[in-house]
Order: sequence, then C-alpha cells, then structure tokens
Amino acid sequence: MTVKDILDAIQSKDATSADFAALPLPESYRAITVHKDDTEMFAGLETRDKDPRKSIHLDEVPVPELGPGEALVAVMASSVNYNSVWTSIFEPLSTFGFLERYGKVSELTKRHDLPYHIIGSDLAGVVLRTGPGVNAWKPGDEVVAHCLSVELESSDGHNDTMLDPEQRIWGFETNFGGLAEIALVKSNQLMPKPAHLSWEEAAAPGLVNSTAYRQLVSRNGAQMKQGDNVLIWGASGGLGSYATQFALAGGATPICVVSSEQKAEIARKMGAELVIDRTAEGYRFWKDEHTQDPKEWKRFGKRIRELTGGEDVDIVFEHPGRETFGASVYVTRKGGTIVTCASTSGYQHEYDNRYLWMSLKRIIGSHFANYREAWEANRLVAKGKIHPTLSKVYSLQDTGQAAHDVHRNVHQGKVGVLCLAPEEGLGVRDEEMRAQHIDAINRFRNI
Ligand SMILES: C/C=C/C(=O)SCCNC(=O)CCNC(=O)[C@H](O)C(C)(C)COP(=O)(O)OP(=O)(O)OC[C@H]1O[C@@H](n2cnc3c(N)ncnc32)[C@H](O)[C@@H]1OP(=O)(O)O
Ligand SMILES: NC(=O)C1=CN([C@@H]2O[C@H](COP(=O)(O)OP(=O)(O)OC[C@H]3O[C@@H](n4cnc5c(N)ncnc54)[C@H](OP(=O)(O)O)[C@@H]3O)[C@@H](O)[C@H]2O)C=CC1
Repeated sequence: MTVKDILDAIQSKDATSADFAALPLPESYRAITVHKDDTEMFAGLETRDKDPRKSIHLDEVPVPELGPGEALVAVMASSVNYNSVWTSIFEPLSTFGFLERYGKVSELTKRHDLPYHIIGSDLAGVVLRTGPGVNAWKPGDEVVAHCLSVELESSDGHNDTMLDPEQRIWGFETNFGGLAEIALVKSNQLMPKPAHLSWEEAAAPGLVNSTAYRQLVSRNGAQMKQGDNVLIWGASGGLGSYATQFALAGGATPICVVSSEQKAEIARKMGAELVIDRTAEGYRFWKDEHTQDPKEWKRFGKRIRELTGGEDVDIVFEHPGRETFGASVYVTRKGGTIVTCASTSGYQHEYDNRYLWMSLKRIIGSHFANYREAWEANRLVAKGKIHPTLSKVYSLQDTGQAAHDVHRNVHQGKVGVLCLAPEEGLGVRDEEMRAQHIDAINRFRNI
C-alpha cells in the first residue's frame, strides 16, 4: 500500500467511507521537515540572509501512531504560513524546544519529540482514520483543519480554548503538520471543507483567516463595528488580506497600508478605497536603530486624516511590530484600540506611552483563534462571504522556495502547496456556487 492508492481512492468518484476505512495505511509518507541537527546552521547571519531553502527538507517519514481523539488525514494541499518561515530560520527560537516540552506531557505526546519536525499549520484533505472516541468524523470526509491544539484538561481553557495552559499551534509547536502527504490532528481541529473551493484554495485561509477574525471581529479582539476606521498593515499579505475582507464585509472602512503600487491595486480590487503605499510615501518611523521620529508618525497620521476626511483610526490591525508600533499607537483615535498578534520586524516595541494613557487607548494581544472562532471563520469562507487570497501554488518539493518567497516578502496574499493533489483545480464539489464567486476567488491569482 502506498500513498498513490490513497490518491486513487480520493479521485475515484465512488469510493465510500467503508472503502477509505478498508484502505491499509502506508508505512511511510513524504513530509516537509526541519532537522534538529541543523538548528545552528544560520548562526551569525542576519535574519534576512537565513535561507529556508537550505533548512527545509523533503523526507520520507513513518506514519505516526493514531491516538484517542485524533485523526490521520490524507493532505491534498497546504499553505505556507509565516510560522513555518520562523521554524525554518530557527527564530526567535528553535521549535525543537516546543516538541521536547510537549513530549513530556504524556506517553502519547512523546511521539512528537523527534529529531525532525514536520511543519505546516494548514491543510485540506480527506480523513483516513479516526482514533477511539471520535464520532463526528469518519474516513472519506473532506475536511480542512485549523491549527489549535489543546489538551482541555484545565478549567483555564474551558471558556476560551486559546487560554488552555497546554495551548499549542499544530505544525509549529507540535509535530506531524500539514506540509506533508499525511497529517496527524486532533479530531476537533477538523472542519468541513468549503465545497466550492479547490483543495489548494480551501487550504489557504485557515490560519490567517481565523487569526484575523479573532483579532478584528471577535469580542476577544477589537470587536470591530460598522463605521469603524481600521488601519491594516500589510493589507495584501496573509493576515491583511483577510482583515481587509472582514472590515469591508462588516461595514467598516479599511485604510490599507502596502509597499508597492501593485499591492495597492490588489487592495483596491478587494474593494478598499483608502490605500497608503508606505514605500512611495517614504515613511521612516526610525531615524536610526535606536531612535524613532515622531514627526514621521505625525506625517503618517495626517495622511490618514486626509484619506478619511479628518478622522483618526478606531482600530489598528498590528503585526509588523517594532518598526510600526510607535506610529500605530500615535495614529489611533482617542479611546481606540491597537490589536497585535505578531512582531515580524522585532518584538521589543517602543511607543510613547503618553499617547496611550492620556488618550485612553488600549493595546490588545491576540493569538490565533479559539475552537469556536476558527469554526466561525471557516463558515464565512464556506458561505462565500470571505474568499481565499491564494496567489501562487508550489509543489511539495518546492516548499523551501515558497517559504523563501514569504520570508523575502515577494509574495501576495497566500502561497499554496500541493501535497497529494497532482494538479491545481481539483476537489471542487459545488460548481454553481463557485461560479457565483469566481472573480473574488481568483483575485490574487498569478499576480
Ligand atoms: C498561529 C500562528 C502564529 C504565529 O505565527 S506567531 C509568530 C511565531 N511565534 C513566535 O515567534 C513565538 C515563539 N515563542 C517564543 O518566543 C516563546 O515560546 C515565548 C517567548 C512566547 C515563551 O517563552 P518560554 O521560554 O517558553 O516562556 P517563559 O514562560 O519565559 O519560560 C518558561 C519558564 O518560566 C516560568 N515562568 C513563566 N511565567 C513566569 C512568571 N510570571 N514568573 C516566574 N516564572 C515564570 C515558567 O513556569 C517556566 O518555568 P519552567 O521552565 O521551570 O517550566
Ligand atoms: N499570533 C498569531 O496567531 C499569528 C501571527 N502571525 C504572524 O504575523 C506576521 C504576519 O503574518 P502574515 O500576514 O501571514 O505574513 P505576510 O508576510 O503574508 O504579510 C505580512 C505583510 O506585512 C507587511 N510588512 C512586513 N514587514 C513590514 C514592516 N516592517 N513594516 C510595515 N509592513 C510590513 C508586508 O506588506 P507590505 O510590504 O505590502 O507593507 C507583508 O506583506 C508574521 O510574523 C506571523 O508569524 C500570523 C498569523 C497568526
């Protein structure tokens, strides 16, 4: 039995759940990994010069043992998230520390502590096997998986699953991730695959869409409301392309920040009217490595007022971090909210606290999404209210190049990876619905 037999079953029109259940599992499969032996390979290099193509491997790995409450999924497609860039450059720390720590939780979690890390936090595919205690899913189900892994044994996480003390991001802080032909997930990560999307389109939104949903829309985030002005950094990138859609769909006004005319055009194609090209306008929020320039914050704020007709922003959707955070705090309106989920340009932020407390602003930390938020975010995709922002698709063996593109910020929206799917465009089950949304689905393609 090989993965080829699994693919044949998925592609045959008449394979039943019983047929999938009867398929013997292969002994091994191909997976994108980083190696524990490589963790020091980039020592001394600048972040920019650490090259994912050198650290990312395509390996044949054994199929992990299936535990209670878990599922093995045949992965048709996955996508590159920035967390896989961090893993591949071993910043801010090596993810093998996460696997070692997880391995100490129980006999079952020991499986994760290996000298290789199978990465990837998105997938679209087909359930192959479910472990004891799983009733909601069965072999043959077409699914996507969100990346929240929790143990749920502590009451701390019972109201908001992101607060579980054993909260982890699957494929980043756990092993057996989605950039592979087979993945191991907890069954409560599974959600129905949107029927009108191909495998690679369905695999694209998951992580960033759920994160943007909690960060911007949820009561656990900024609770955006109709009429809000929302400043969105990196509006044509992974997170930003979903934040922009949420702002528009929710009756808010996005002010989209991008770094080129091409990206500005993408933001406009999504429906945004207020766009700032940070490169063309030449903002330099830092005079040098240690000193910010409040005059530049003010110039940026003036530009926002010019675009909005004199208003400041209610919400800043933050993730670049050190480079932009001082400006983000400054340009937020009195009583407004800066909601942050990352620090791509550096995690030691500096801002002038007078502008925060005197103007009663709030900073909210946000991370991925709880079970319910991830489900709600996927539901919006399945209903055709939010669309994938897939631009380019790579083969599994070219994942290193895909991660390099994202690391160097030469991509748009989301970058997809075909795992078992032999070509793009497969897996669409609702052609009629697809036809209704085809322009939106293809907005980011081949640009
Ligand atoms: C969905 C996608 C998401 C993304 O893309 S996010 C971007 C990528 N992610 C990242 O860049 C984050 C990577 N992670 C990290 O950098 C680290 O992961 C953290 C900085 C988040 C945490 O570091 P750590 O070393 O794990 O945490 P500690 O809590 O500082 O150290 C653990 C020890 O410190 C003790 N401790 C914690 N809080 C306190 C306290 N308040 N007072 C005293 N001690 C404390 C703990 O108990 C524990 O102890 P003991 O080592 O003995 O187990
Ligand atoms: N905590 C969480 O749950 C999550 C955190 N993240 C983190 O968020 C960050 C962004 O992820 P994602 O959106 O997928 O990444 P992308 O690279 O797809 O998009 C980020 C965008 O941010 C903009 N940007 C990058 N650097 C700067 C800068 N110095 N100043 C201003 N803008 C900048 C770029 O747009 P442009 O050049 O056009 O301005 C870029 O396209 C990563 O660090 C990631 O790890 C992501 C998802 C979940």
